[in-house]
Amino acid sequence: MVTATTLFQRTTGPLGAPFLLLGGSLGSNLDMWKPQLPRFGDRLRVVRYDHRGHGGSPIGPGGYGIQDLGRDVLAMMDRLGIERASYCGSSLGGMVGLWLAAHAPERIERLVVIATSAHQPPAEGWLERARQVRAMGMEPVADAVLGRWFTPRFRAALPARVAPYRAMIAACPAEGYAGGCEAIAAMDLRADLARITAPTLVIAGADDPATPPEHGELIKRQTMKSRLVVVPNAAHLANVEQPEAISQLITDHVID
Ligand SMILES: O=C(O)CC1=CCC(=O)O1
Repeated sequence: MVTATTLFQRTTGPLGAPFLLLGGSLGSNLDMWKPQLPRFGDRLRVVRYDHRGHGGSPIGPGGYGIQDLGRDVLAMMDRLGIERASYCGSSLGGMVGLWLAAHAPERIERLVVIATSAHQPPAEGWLERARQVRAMGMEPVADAVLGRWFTPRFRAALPARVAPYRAMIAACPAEGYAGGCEAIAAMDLRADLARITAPTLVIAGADDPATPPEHGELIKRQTMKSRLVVVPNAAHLANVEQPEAISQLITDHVID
């Protein structure tokens, strides 16, 4: 088994409020959740973390899968003394959330998955992307990734809002990005979905070219207590493009 990595995290919000863990997209860091923080106000104790090899988290040994990213989160919860929490993950973070809810149901109160998938073939596409960033770094792929994160309309209308996200992608350690690609290539969580008992909110961006709404529909169909919301005018990073709508959906789902 791959040894758990000590994840970099930031915890904000009042002591005693319900815990919400936030896991981000491939190539992001915990700042991708900044648009949510003022909107969560003092109602949630928010733990934003970086996946291994992303942002401030060390990469550790290679050859890890979604299950290892999930075990990193369980180790972080143990370290922070969190017995049980709600989890919200976008994209790669959503895959980790599905694994956690299926394999550690006693730790996950409620689940929100945004712009994610239980299975994302073809594996060769991800492995090729991993080879590309290992060979050339992140800069050459940054514009293509940005083109999946945001709609053309949003990029054209609000370049100053988009620029920090391009810088975020370019700053992602190439080895961490490649490790994430390999974890997605090997992932097939479809058989796990029926094990998920946590109330689950599935959110898809209507214009997401990376994980289109059909991926969310499959998750919704195969999980017991789930609901799907397709958010209009949003691509892959729907929480950034539609911060009001997404923050409201998350708080309504995780707070009674
Ligand atoms: O393809 C992308 O860049 C978007 C993406 C798919 C899964 C993920 O985590 O990011």
